[in-house]
Amino acid sequence: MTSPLMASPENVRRVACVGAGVIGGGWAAHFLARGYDVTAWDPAPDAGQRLRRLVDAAWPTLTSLGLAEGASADRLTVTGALEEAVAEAEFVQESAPEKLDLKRDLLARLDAATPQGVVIASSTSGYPMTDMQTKAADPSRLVVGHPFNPPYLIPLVEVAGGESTDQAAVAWASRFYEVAGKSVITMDNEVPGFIANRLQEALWREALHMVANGDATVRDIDLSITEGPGLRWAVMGPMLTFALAGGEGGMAHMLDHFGPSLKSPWTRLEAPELDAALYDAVVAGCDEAADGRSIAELVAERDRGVVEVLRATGRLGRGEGSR
Ligand SMILES: NC(=O)C1=CN([C@@H]2O[C@H](COP(=O)(O)OP(=O)(O)OC[C@H]3O[C@@H](n4cnc5c(N)ncnc54)[C@H](O)[C@@H]3O)[C@@H](O)[C@H]2O)C=CC1
Ligand SMILES: C[N+](C)(C)CC(=O)CC(=O)[O-]
Repeated sequence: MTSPLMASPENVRRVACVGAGVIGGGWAAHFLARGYDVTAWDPAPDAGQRLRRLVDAAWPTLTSLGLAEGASADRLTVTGALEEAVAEAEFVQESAPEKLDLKRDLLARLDAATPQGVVIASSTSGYPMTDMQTKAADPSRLVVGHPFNPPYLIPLVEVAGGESTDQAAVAWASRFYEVAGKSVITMDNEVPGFIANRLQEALWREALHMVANGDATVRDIDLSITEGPGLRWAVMGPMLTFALAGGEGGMAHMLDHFGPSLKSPWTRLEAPELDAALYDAVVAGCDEAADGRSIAELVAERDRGVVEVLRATGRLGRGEGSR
């Protein structure tokens, strides 16, 4: 870092949200609910009203989930100038439109206006920070903090630095998001789209291909997920879910059994070679994720979770069954 990091992640009191649309507004609601003071700036003339509407609409949900001590929607200040929004900020979350030139200019402007030693994060859905930090005088404090919509409900944030980012800023941001109640993946490799969007995008592109090709309707696509794998994914990730497809043999048996399907034309994406290194990494990763739980325990856990998801979404007890 060009300057030492200012506040410790645990001591941050004031956050600036720059860009206050769907995501910036969602971030503002999240930070307010977690008890922070929030200053926001957005160039749109109606942005202040939109932002307050979004926060007011989210507040009953956030209240039902439990607010941090002292949390209040009244601790939101909408400023008339970007410089004012960040002047006293101890963390800045940028959520402006996904346009590379705009992000480059805005991050440079934020860097110039934000007190030294304060970390600035971008909500970008996919630009590597290396591509966005090119115009900033101090790129060392710029990180990606990629949220999921709505940021006040979906826990995940993916954190990654660029080539000119100081690793201390990446670590600081990861810790700050954790303190602020998020679930964090800190990435070592700066891959475009990060992790979750690459996975979503693979599914999304295949879905578009299937619709374009007449293989499936839009309804088929949605149903295939909400009535199928999506239920399990709310409980367990795709790796551990497939480990259970291997029965008592877990992921190793699943790979032995279905590994050859990687050569089948099941997707337009090219499959990687299932060589020994990939095989071992996937099996070992599943063992680690199981964390001592047996396959039988994992199956029971998955089943309980899926029942809860079905119950929560009003989808239990359908059908007639045998009479
Ligand atoms: N919508 C989504 O599901 C997700 C979006 N993101 C990312 O969040 C960022 C914002 O996206 P959304 O909130 O969806 O867009 P949005 O269109 O809802 O909001 C963008 C806001 O930025 C404001 N703005 C325009 N020019 C600006 C500037 N120069 N400086 C500051 N603010 C400016 C606009 O007035 C608008 O209120 C993007 O980088 C996007 O990729 C990340 C995760 C999910
Ligand atoms: C559609 N999107 C690429 C903007 C989605 C995201 O970036 C994350 C999300 O909320 O799914």
